[in-house]
Amino acid sequence: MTGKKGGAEVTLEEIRFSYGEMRMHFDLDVPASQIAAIIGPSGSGKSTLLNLIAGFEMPQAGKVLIGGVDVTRLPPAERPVSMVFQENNLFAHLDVEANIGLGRSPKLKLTAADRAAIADAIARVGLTGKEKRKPETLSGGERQRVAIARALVRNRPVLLLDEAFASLGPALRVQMLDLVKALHAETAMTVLMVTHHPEDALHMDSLLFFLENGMIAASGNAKDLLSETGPEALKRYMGTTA
Ligand SMILES: Nc1ncnc2c1ncn2[C@@H]1O[C@H](COP(=O)(O)OP(=O)(O)OP(=O)(O)O)[C@@H](O)[C@H]1O
Repeated sequence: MTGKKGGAEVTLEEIRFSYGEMRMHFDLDVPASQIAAIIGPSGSGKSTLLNLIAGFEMPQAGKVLIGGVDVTRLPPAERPVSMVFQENNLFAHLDVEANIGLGRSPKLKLTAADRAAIADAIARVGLTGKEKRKPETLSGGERQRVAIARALVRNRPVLLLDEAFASLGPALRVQMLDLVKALHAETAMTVLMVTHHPEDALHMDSLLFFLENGMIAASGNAKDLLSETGPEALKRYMGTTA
């Protein structure tokens, strides 16, 4: 669990996917160990994009490559990714330790090395002393820390965050972004995060992918895209043009 592990490049090649009338078409490349924010209006396809990478949805055409390997037909468990959702990441009947342990072993058959990794992850996300707590006794921020710790013990090179901090207040959201930043600095994992807050991308000094109607309408460095010289579509979304 310690030291730089490195992330994996994430590539979507000519991906086609549709839900009824809603057609999506994604071409995207996130270099290894980068942080990328995905923003866009509600219904533009942000969650679908992450689900295609994680394997919860299968494209009708195109390829998903992770670390240069074609994972398009692999089930989620076999892909080198972890995903954290906005809610419902935890099992209510299991304590913090066990919820995190599931990231190591779905049947919670934990070795000494697993237990050490879990303790390490608990310390890294600042939950030491809360190992035996049940999710209902934790705050929203603490619950998301547990979910992140579980992703950490999975030790996968790609972390997907689907509005993982959306239900938290602004100060806590920034705290969680800082946690991800610190973990990223340690592990060099590739991070793709869906957010409704463009300022999150600036905070993370990340790449930015702006989605509109199931397509990537703009991409680049967040600082450039969100500047005055950024694309009109993004300005409209931000409400900075009439
Ligand atoms: N399971 C589903 N069945 C049918 N249509 C779906 C399903 N999931 C999503 N959609 C539709 O696909 C489109 C993209 O949805 P998606 O959840 O990816 O958007 P989003 O950008 O993440 O939205 P939000 O910001 O509101 O979460 C929307 O039009 C949505 O209604």
